[in-house]
Amino acid sequence: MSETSWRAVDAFLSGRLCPDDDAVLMARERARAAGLPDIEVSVSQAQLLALLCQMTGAKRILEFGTLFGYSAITMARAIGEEADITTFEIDEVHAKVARENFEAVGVAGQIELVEGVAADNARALIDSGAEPFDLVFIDADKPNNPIYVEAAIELAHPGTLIVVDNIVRDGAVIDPDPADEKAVGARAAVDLIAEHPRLEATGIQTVGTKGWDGFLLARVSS
Ligand SMILES: C[S@@+](CC[C@H](N)C(=O)[O-])C[C@H]1O[C@@H](n2cnc3c(N)ncnc32)[C@H](O)[C@@H]1O
Repeated sequence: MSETSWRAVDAFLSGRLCPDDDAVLMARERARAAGLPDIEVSVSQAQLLALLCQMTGAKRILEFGTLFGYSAITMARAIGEEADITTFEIDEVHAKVARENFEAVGVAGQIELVEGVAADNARALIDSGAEPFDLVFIDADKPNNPIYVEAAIELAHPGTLIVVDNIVRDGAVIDPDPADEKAVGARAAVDLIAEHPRLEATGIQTVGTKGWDGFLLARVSS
């Protein structure tokens, strides 16, 4: 099966199952106009995040990697008024566009964007004794995935869901010594989660509009 077919099937399924949201389309257009990269989650993955929030009743969300706010907006809209989302972003242009999008879409009151180095900001949250999060979405710089997973566990309660995106990387994750540092980060996240006594997890391989990749889904058990 060719990559063209994966993309066509993904477009068909998301077109049929994930209704267009004008607010989100506007946010994406604003990001493209500002020259932001096309690296947000796919429409199907965004819908999966929305469903995970709804199925688990998650309200407090921590996100590593905001970009223009697509995944954060999608989760905020899925949860509604009670959404309490903290999202980390290092790039000041991305942060500015995301903040504008949160205002434009009407979710600024539910999302706090914390600008700066995600690892430092996560440590600050831990040190401040922040309330645990119900769902953590890890989608920032991939080499730091192990740091983010460790931080997520420290900021979790039993039942917290941790989603780590982009862990297959065109299959590079099965290379025990990958050349690409992003694949090293993906592999390290798999190893850490596999061996962690407080986590039960699975890895889902995906093909679609974003090529061949996948994500890890882990639940904090205790
Ligand atoms: C893949 S994008 C996030 C996409 C977003 N989650 C979505 O699907 O809509 C990754 C983002 O992480 C940010 N980032 C990269 N390294 C970071 C770091 N060390 N701390 C915080 N943010 C970082 C990038 O600037 C980029 O905006």
